[in-house]
Amino acid sequence: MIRAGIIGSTGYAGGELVRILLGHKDVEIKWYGSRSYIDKKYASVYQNMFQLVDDVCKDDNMEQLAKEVDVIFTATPQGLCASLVNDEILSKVKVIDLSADFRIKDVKTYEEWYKIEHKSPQYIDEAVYGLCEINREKVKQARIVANPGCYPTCSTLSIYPLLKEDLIDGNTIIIDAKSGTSGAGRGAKVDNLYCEVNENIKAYGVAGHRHTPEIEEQLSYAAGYPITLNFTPHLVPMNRGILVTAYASLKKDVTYEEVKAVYDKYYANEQFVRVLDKDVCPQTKWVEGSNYVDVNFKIDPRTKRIIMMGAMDNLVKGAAGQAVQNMNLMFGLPENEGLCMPPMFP
Ligand SMILES: NC(=O)C1=CN([C@@H]2O[C@H](COP(=O)(O)OP(=O)(O)OC[C@H]3O[C@@H](n4cnc5c(N)ncnc54)[C@H](OP(=O)(O)O)[C@@H]3O)[C@@H](O)[C@H]2O)C=CC1
Ligand SMILES: CC(=O)N[C@@H](CCC(=O)OP(=O)(O)O)C(=O)O
Repeated sequence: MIRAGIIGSTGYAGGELVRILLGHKDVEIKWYGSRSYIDKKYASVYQNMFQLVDDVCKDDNMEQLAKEVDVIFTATPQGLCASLVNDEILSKVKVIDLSADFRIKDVKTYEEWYKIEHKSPQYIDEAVYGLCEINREKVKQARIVANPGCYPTCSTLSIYPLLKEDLIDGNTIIIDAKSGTSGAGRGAKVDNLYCEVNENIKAYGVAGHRHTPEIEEQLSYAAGYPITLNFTPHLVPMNRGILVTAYASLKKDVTYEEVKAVYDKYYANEQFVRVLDKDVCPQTKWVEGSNYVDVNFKIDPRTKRIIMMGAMDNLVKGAAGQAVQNMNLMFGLPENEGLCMPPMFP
């Protein structure tokens, strides 16, 4: 059995990790980390775990945790993982960080966008960006995985094949994205109150959201040249789900069949990326509670632009599910272990 510890198990991403790992036949959760609920029963924080989890919450003592487990997940605010890891810990355990601390390779860019000092830049180069479909072989060898952000996962997977095949101009990309409120975490914030979110939709972080440099970096690797793009997220009144609608100029005339063949080249063998049938637009409801990303596209012959679409559950493929997919790869398990739950509907 793989012994797992979760720092930040009481947040939304950590809670989803608990739910998924409880159904994973090769994993035993040994450490339910928290800051506010130390010594309180985990099931009193999340009553959906009543009679399923008997453990009490523990602190974020990563050094102690590293002696007791094989893998540590950090589902904590930006900066915490970087402030806790050290050589001794990394010599004993594998670390999967759900925050952004090790996602961006240029530390100055990280500090500029996150407005915090990076406490362990010496591990940034070593950390593998855990977008499994793209970096699978590197993830298998990794000691530390930077689990991708939710918007970057959906955006990158929706656009990636077209940049790899040089069909679009990367510097014309515009990404419009929408997220359910669980993306903002469980912490109390006025912006996330029922009356602020219900019956409402709003853009936020316009021309300045911290996921912009992460998406640009990943898409630049795919294109082979530096990409600058527009990314606008919106908060929508639903619990889970991310919908991406991205636009870019085509570099040449292409048919539906040619573009479909490009998506199939990259995703036909990927269990968790589903390229939908012609004219079917991805919907968040069709992926909810699952590790799937649904993608599709439409060519607009009038504007010579292509519209790329993606939908996924921000807490599963956008966070906890992808973290478990990474763990499976790091420990030589089948990549889909614990992740085969079909989406819930309605
Ligand atoms: N929500 C989402 O859809 C996604 C989230 N992520 C990332 O996952 C991480 C967690 O996000 P999310 O679950 O939404 O956030 P939440 O606010 O819901 O949870 C934060 C968690 O971190 C814990 N925590 C906060 N400060 C400390 C500290 N100083 N020491 C130890 N634990 C601490 C909290 O503990 P307690 O409550 O007990 O105080 C809680 O368990 C973030 O980095 C986020 O960016 C990534 C992708 C998607
Ligand atoms: C709706 C909402 O507020 N979403 C969060 C992003 C989700 C997240 O947790 O960020 P990471 O993926 O970088 O970890 C936000 O926009 O800040």
